[in-house]
Amino acid sequence: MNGHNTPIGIPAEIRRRFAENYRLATQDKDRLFLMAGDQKVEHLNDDFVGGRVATDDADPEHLFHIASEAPVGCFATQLGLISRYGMDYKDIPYLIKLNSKTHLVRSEQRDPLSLQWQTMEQVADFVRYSGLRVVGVGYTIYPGSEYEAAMLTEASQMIFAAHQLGLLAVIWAYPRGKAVGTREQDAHLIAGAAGLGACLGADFVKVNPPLNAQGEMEAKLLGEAVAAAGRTQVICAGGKETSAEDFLQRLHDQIHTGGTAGCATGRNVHQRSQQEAVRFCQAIHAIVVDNKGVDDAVKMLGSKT
Ligand SMILES: O=P(O)(O)OC[C@H]1O[C@](O)(COP(=O)(O)O)[C@@H](O)[C@@H]1O
Repeated sequence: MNGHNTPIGIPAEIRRRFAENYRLATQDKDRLFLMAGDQKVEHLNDDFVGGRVATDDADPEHLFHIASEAPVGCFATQLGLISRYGMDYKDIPYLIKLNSKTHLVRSEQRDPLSLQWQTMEQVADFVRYSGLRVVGVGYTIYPGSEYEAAMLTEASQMIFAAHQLGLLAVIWAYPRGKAVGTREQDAHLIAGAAGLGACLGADFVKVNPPLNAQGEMEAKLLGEAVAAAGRTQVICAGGKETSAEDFLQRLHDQIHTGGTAGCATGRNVHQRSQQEAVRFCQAIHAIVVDNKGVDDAVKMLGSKT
């Protein structure tokens, strides 16, 4: 952990708590493996049943079961879900996702607006009374939405308050809305969103991986976003399920070619059965935290996954 990871302006005794939460979340390697479990709101039940989705995923407890057995740096989901399962999964490092919206209203119909659910005072009370290992909070902004001002204001207030509580702040930065149109995965726009995350004071900013002119993911296109984010570290969303090998290769390239500092993966983890999901997380951990190569990570998958 370098000296630039703890923001200035935090009381001394809180700096120690922040540093501890940062070390816990980044597993002492300055790399964040975030397991994203907020899709029960963002995609309702579309991500949890049907197709090749493991039947385990129908029950929200599957998310907690995975996070309790897998080497994730933190598990991000809504406070309400944590309040219903946390008593049985006390060892998971949690990141409370403070705003969410469903995908029922398409961004072609209305620009996205996702507002904060709990206040930071309520988060502070929850941390105090639950005794759970809450390491941070998260918030999604949609730069380009006609409602961006409301989300940017909420996000900046959340981040300031989080740091004053010794909590990490992760921003999901997804350019979206009529002003963005089909440019959601444009590398330059994603770099702008990453830089916006830095201006908000986020510790990590999560972006969708940029696509090249042929619509393919190209890790080196992440370079502009990583530079634009400066001391705020960039991580990529996992996207729809792909083969384990393809996912791990893409992740390795994002880190070693693109310069990202980890990953934030949801469907590619929780749509697998418990055993496969834990093994897959061990392979992700090998790449993100242990800096292993793709071949070593793939070997950890054992039989087909
Ligand atoms: O708004 P979108 O693009 O549908 O995706 C939002 C979802 O994608 C994520 O950012 C990452 O999840 P995946 O790894 O499953 O893509 C989730 O945290 C979030 O719920």
